[in-house]
Amino acid sequence: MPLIAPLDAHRLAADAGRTRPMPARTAGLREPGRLHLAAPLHALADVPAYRSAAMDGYAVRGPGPWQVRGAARPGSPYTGTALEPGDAVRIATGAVVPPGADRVVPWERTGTGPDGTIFPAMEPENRLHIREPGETHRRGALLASAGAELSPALRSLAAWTGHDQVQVRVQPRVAVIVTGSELDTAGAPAAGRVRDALGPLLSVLVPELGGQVVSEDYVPDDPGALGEALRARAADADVVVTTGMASHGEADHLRGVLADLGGQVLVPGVDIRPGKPQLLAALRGQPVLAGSGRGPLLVGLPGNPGAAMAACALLLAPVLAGMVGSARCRWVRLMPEEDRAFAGRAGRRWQLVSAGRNSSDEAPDSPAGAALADGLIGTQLEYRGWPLDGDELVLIPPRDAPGMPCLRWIR
Ligand SMILES: Nc1nc2c(c(=O)[nH]1)N[C@H]1C(S)=C(S)[C@@H](COP(=O)(O)OP(=O)(O)OC[C@H]3O[C@@H](n4cnc5c(N)ncnc54)[C@H](O)[C@@H]3O)O[C@H]1N2
Ligand code: MOO
Repeated sequence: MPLIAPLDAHRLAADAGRTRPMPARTAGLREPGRLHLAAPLHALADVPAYRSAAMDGYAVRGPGPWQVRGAARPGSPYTGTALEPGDAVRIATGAVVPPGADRVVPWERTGTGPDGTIFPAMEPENRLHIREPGETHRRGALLASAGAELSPALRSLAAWTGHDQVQVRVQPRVAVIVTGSELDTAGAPAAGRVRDALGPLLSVLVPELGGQVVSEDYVPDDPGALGEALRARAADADVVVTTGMASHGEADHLRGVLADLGGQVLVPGVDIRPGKPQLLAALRGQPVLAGSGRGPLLVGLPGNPGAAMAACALLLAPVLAGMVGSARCRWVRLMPEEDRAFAGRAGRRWQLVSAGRNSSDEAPDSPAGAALADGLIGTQLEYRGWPLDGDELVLIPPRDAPGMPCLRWIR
């Protein structure tokens, strides 16, 4: 089995996803889930939409003193005639600035005479404390590019600038097939049995990566059962994720079944520990939703949960990101201090390790953890050799790849 370098595998997976773009649909701003823009998003309206006060105080004309002519509050503007020199209107932050006013004076910079006259109590400021229309966001301005995640902040910005709905990509439909005759799906495993760790992982990770789980099947270690499940689910999914049977043992039927179905292997295995037997293939068949005329993709996760997590990061995540047009899923350099700490763990092959954030004050019990504990990235890091919690995944290059930095996964 030829092994592909981890970053090449990631690139091949992202390319496979990008060539199967999901169609667009309309989404409301409150719709939960990890959604991605199908088109660039522009401001529909100026923010603010009108000349508005930036401070509580008085809208005035001229240098003062001023006579108060009325009041203006957000939603109830001053209705009198335009201010003349010496006029003031009591105004609240966000209210429409009355016509004729040349600035807003914060109340704490004014004094009030016995007859109610307002006068400046300090030197005038340079600032007018007036927000001009479109000063914060100009109508038509680009807010986010296609592929951007519809994050909480972007939803807020979209609403602020006048949107009720936006165009997003349909979330790729993901069919999960968990294989293994030894698996139990509840309780502590009996002798000779193994508790399924991957159904729960995928049910939460897939939506977090921008996909939607449309089915979850449990099949025994039997090529017929696997073939049947694959054929059935491939007809109704954009991505099929299998777990287990990915290696080359007697009970590992995935590759054989794939060949029988005419699947085209894109990534046969990855040079990484854990996760070597992970696999990416293109299935034949009718595209379901992906709007490219291509069939669904198959991501084969190894059965070992640590190896499965590695394959989620290196294959599944970039596939889903590519399908929704997101450029976010990638590997980025660590801080130099962090890089040194992790590089100290380099071995003969690429490794993926987990650096979960540890909220307790307990001292970490590994050298790398100790090196990182000293507030280097703000929180104490806990280092484990096996990437199971996956809060932070760090890719460590082999010792004989000088100059290649350690990389952190951004999902
Ligand atoms: N002769 C070789 N044997 C193995 C190789 C190899 O190169 N040559 N590679 C090893 C590596 S690396 C891995 S990783 C595993 C991957 O194996 P499979 O994907 O074929 O997975 P299984 O054999 O089905 O299971 C492996 C292991 O994981 C347990 N498992 C399976 N599914 C689950 C699940 N859903 N939840 C929890 N645990 C699961 C299963 O019981 C086995 O213990 O192959 C090595 N072998
Ligand atoms: O490397 Mo496996 O991928 O031994 O868990």
